[in-house]
Amino acid sequence: MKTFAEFGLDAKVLQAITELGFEESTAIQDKAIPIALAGSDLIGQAQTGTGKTAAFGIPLINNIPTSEDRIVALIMTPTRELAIQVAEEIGKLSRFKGIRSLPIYGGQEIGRQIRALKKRPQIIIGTPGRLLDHINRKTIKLDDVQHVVLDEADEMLDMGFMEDITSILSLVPEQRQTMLFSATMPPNIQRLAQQFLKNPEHVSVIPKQVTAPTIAQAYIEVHERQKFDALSRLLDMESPELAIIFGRTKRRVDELSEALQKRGYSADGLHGDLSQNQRDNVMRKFRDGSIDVLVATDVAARGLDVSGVTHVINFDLPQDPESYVHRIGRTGRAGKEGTAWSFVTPRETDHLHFIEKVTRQRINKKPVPSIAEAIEGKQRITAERIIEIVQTDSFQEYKGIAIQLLEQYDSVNVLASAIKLITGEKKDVSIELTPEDPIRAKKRRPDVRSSGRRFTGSGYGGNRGGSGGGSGSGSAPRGRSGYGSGSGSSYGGNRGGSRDGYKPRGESGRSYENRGENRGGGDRRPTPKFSSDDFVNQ
Ligand SMILES: Nc1ncnc2c1ncn2[C@@H]1O[C@H](COP(=O)(O)OP(=O)(O)OP(=O)(O)O)[C@@H](O)[C@H]1O
Ligand SMILES: [Mg+2]
Repeated sequence: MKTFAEFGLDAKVLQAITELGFEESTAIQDKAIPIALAGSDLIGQAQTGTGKTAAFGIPLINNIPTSEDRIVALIMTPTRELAIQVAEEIGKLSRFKGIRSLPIYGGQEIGRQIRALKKRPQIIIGTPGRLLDHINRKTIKLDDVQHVVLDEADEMLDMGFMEDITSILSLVPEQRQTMLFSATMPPNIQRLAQQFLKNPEHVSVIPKQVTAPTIAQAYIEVHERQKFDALSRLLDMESPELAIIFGRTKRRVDELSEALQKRGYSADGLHGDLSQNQRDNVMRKFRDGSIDVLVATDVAARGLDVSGVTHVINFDLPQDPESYVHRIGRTGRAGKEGTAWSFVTPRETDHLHFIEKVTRQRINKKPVPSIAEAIEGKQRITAERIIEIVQTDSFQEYKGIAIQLLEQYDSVNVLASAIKLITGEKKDVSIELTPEDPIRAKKRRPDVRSSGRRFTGSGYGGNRGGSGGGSGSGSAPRGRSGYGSGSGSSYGGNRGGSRDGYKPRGESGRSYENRGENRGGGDRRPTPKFSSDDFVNQ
């Protein structure tokens, strides 16, 4: 690892990095920054939460002259939340240098964006659909763009953005730098890279394991109907600082967040059917801690970086191992520890093993938390909160009443009653969720298509050489052992292949349905159980 001073960056960029508290570069930054600074094209791959945003953001900001008043850099992201987040990080990094950047995404009032564009940002961060909209209205011109970044490129293609991206890139001058970040390198990404990148350098951090080593993973076997009670107990037992709970469908997310609220948790839901205003509100509340549980579809699986997320819970298993990796990657970021739990119905154990195989990571089974563990967890948190107040000495005005009480009652009884009061009793409302079908295990078919959906050696998988015992015997989910050394990491099946051809509906109806929850499984379900309303939008 290097210090950022060693890259020879502009002093103002360096100052911003210091301000952000980054001391050393991460592995991907180490490799990518010098190449990007030199202006070369690059393809980047690294684990979740390892600072890929800054890996392309720092060189961009460094290389753009302050005097520039045209759009010289374009960053594309698959989701709106990600566009906003990347814009924030770019904003922080360019604070002292004074580079102007602007997020452009669907769902936000276009007039507002047009007004903001008049301030002449040099960097635009956008989702492909809305970008194209502006290009067609001639409110965004790409004639002067010299740098393009495709973040989460594989996800953008999976969402059906191939055509939009191709149209956009064909309007950018050939003489430019293009950087592509992608978790996987399926053939459609390779084609995209071939078409739009010039002699790209492959920059990848080959991990020992696909998932970040700082994420402890466990699963609980539970029947569909018991999931909600298991979730309540798990939340009580673990008392996460911030948690993201993933559900399979929009309906699931709605029901689940409502049910959690009924039980007294501070939770809210995020999915593509909400208005952009609602989506922004939920994210804002989650980021500032006014809610501590975010229930989401896979729309939140990629790229989102919220500090303080200690837990990810897969209330429903994801269809793809890849999605599993990204979902749990919302915790354990930037070297912090995190815990990931997954609920697995008995019929889904094969699917779980498939996820283990692909991620080469043993996921330990844990029992459903008991009521006693749940209560104990809640009490522990109350005790911690009390001790915090004791230590900060911020209780003076309560001392009088405390003395009075202790004159009349036994001290242990008084304190126990106070703890009971603070801990509060969760409202024991009974909750009935609409059941979801179990995920079916994918058969790993060694056919041509599966080879495309491979966690490539340069990113996931590859030559990890099976370090680690893979015994998975530890009972705590802290186990870090690599999972076996197993066979190749190609993973199967039927995902992907047909998606490039998927064409998003035009303009107003631009709702990238079908994404997420059921992706890849579509053709295995002759009679889909979900209506299209259940699927995630962009
Ligand atoms: N050198 C660094 N030192 C400390 N923290 C860093 C450093 N670089 C980035 N970070 C922080 O790490 C967190 C994760 O970064 P980022 O979101 O860029 O990860 P990512 O690799 O893009 O992950 P994902 O694959 O999930 O999109 C951010 O909060 C970021 O500010
Ligand atoms: Mg990212």
